[in-house]
Order: sequence, then C-alpha cells, then structure tokens
Amino acid sequence: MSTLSLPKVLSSLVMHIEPLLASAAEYQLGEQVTLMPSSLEWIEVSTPSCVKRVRFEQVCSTQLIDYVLQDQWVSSEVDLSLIKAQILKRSNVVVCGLPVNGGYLDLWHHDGEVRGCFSADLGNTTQHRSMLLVALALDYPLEDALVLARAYAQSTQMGMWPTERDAFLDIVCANFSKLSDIGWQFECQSVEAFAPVDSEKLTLYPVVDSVQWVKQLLELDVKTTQLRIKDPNAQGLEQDVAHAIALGLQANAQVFINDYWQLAIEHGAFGVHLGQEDLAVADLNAIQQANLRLGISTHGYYEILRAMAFNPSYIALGHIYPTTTKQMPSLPQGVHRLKLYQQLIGNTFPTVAIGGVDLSRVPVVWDTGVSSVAVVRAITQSNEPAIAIEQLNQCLVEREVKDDN
Ligand SMILES: Cc1ncc(COP(=O)(O)OP(=O)(O)O)c(N)n1
Ligand SMILES: Cc1ncsc1CCOP(=O)(O)O
Repeated sequence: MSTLSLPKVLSSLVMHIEPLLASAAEYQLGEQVTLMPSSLEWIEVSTPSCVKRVRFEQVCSTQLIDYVLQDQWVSSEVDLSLIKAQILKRSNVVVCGLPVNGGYLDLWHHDGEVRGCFSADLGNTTQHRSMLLVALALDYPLEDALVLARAYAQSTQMGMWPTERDAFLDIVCANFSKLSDIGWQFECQSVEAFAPVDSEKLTLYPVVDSVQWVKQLLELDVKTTQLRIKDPNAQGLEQDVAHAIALGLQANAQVFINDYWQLAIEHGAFGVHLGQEDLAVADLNAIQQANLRLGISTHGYYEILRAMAFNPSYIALGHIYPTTTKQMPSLPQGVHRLKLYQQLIGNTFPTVAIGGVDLSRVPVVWDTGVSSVAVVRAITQSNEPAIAIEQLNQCLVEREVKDDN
C-alpha cells in the first residue's frame, strides 16, 4: 500500500490525481495508492520502498524536503549555467518548465551530473504536478516521474496514461538536435545510427560468463548470446573475448561482448552491450564506425528515451523480475510496466527483456510483445542446458495477432 498526503493548498489536484490513479490501476502499474488530506506544509509520498517529501517552489527551505520543485517562471531571462550550478550544489532542487530558446527544460540532479529533458510546449502545470506525484507514489524514480509528468502535462485526454512515443519529450543528450539552440554543451559527440541486428536470430538471448559457455551455446544452435565477464582483471580476458568473437563468426551467430568495447572493436565483434554508466565513458562513435552493433541496458522511461536517441541496435529492458545474478540498484519492473515500455518503443528498435525470466515466466513476458528474452540462470543453472534451450525456444514462437475488437 502507498499513500499520497496532500496539504490543503493543493487539494485542487485531487480531481486530476484520482483519474490518473484509476488509469494506473487499470494498467496494473504498482501498489494501490491512497490519497489523504494532510496538515503538513509539504506533500508526503509513502511507498513500500521509501518516504519522500516533495514541495513545489519555495526553493529556500530545502532542509527536510527530498525534492523541491521550482515550476513557475515569471521571466524568460534565465541563465542555464547558473541554474545547472545550483542543481549540482543542491541535489534536491528540481527545475521544471524552465523557458529556453524554442521550448522548456526540466532539469534534475543525477549522480553528480545535471540531467534534462526538453519539450516544445509546457502544457498544463496542474496536470504536470498531478502526474509527477502519482508517478512518485507508484515508486517510479524521479527521472521517470518527470518524463511522465511532462508527457501528461501536454495531454488533452484527461486521466489517460501516456503510452505512445509522440506523447513523450526529448532527452537532452549528445544526440539531441537542439543543443546549440538551448546553449548546452556535451563533452562527447553525437553519433549516427548503429548497424541493425538480424531480428530473426534475436529471440532467445543467453548471457553467459565464459567462452566455454559461448562455445556450448553455439553448438546447441543458439543464434544470439553475450559474453559477460564482470572482472576486468580476469586472467586471459582478451583471449577469451577474441575467442568468443571468432566462435560467433564461425557459427554465423550474433555474439555480443559486455563492457569491453575496445577489445570488441579490436577483434571485430558482432556487437557490444553497454549499461547506462558505460554510455558516458565509451566512445560510441568508435563503436559505430567499426560497424559493431550496440545494445543498451535501460531501467525505465528516462533511460529508454535516452537510449532511443542514440539509435542502438537493440534496447534491453530490465530487470523484469527479482534476480540473484546481479545486484540491481532499481526495483523490478514487472510485466505490466514492461508492456508499456514495449508500446513506447514499438517497432522502432528491437527490445530484449531481462532479469529473473525462467521457463514459467517466458510466456507472459513474450506476450508483452518484446523481440527477445535474455536469460542467465534459466540456462546456466539448468541440469540439462540443451533441454532448457529447447523448452525456452518453444515458447518464443511467432505470436498470434490479437484482435482487440
Ligand atoms: C541483454 C542484456 N541486458 C542487460 C544487461 C545488463 O547490462 P549492464 O547494465 O551493463 O550491467 P552488467 O551486465 O554490466 O552488470 C546485459 N548485460 N545484457
Ligand atoms: C545482467 C542482468 N542485467 C539485468 S538483470 C541481469 C541478470 C539476469 O539474470 P537472470 O536471468 O539469472 O535473472
């Protein structure tokens, strides 16, 4: 159970929040949220994972408040670099609808950097605030709540959860076309679209930690796999990467290398898989110019929109269910959210669902429309990997076209 406690001055938001909660319940996007009046000066959002205090404006009194949102601007004379410096200094300051050349920016702090998104229209502030609070109450991280809020602020369909790409805005990143208009510089260059994968070969996608596993999988006719060796000091790392790449070429299969993009380029890999943090440090242009495919991990709306801006070869969506394979900083997404992410991406890029997927869960994951399902334990911890692969493959067959009428 989650609660959203609203101070009296914000009681006019209730009529906007209620239909949004109903829409979220219909899509099964999270715990039930109870709306409560409050005598506090701030909004309190309490979810199973955290309690957050949110306040609109009043940038001065930030002590007890997790997010102070400045969302009303009387002047368009704003200095973006000063505002970014302020956000860097005070990580709980969130700036929404900042007027810039040609549109508006939403800006927030993320791990020592300022992140932002851009929209040509501001939309409706009440709708913006309502969706922001609903999304936080559903335990979406701040950046996803902000992206959803701006999409909903522009909607004319009251109470309808934003689902299509057109509803969402642009992420400020190296590939954003209006960087110079808004006066934002990035250290890295923009990058052209990455080479495509063969989507017929991208269905079952085992992720494994040794070249022996890669060999075994290719012998079992697996057509896409990933070598994921987490220790950069592992003995024989380069030989293993080179060997896995050569095996992939021999088998005419799509072998992705996790993290080690320089080695992947050097040895002519089919592709590399990078996480969000790797995106900031990897030379994406070098990867693209070497004609390697690029897969990008994402964990929610903001990261999906950012990944889409880089035109990768596929977008991984996770983690869907709890997993013991990797410590995850985010919450499991679940299949209902996965379905909406898939709808947002549509046919623009192939998608890969990952995290906690086993044979019993594959059908419901596959039903969301994703292009591929990545698994670790479902194969590596099976007593009979060949049978596990056969059973998983049997679920990943062409979907029936559903008639919604
Ligand atoms: C297909 C696929 N999806 C997601 C991941 C996770 O990648 P990343 O976020 O870089 O985390 P690590 O794998 O590096 O721990 C993946 N490897 N493959
Ligand atoms: C590498 C990775 N990235 C997100 S979840 C995950 C591990 C998935 O492993 P499993 O299929 O065993 O849950």
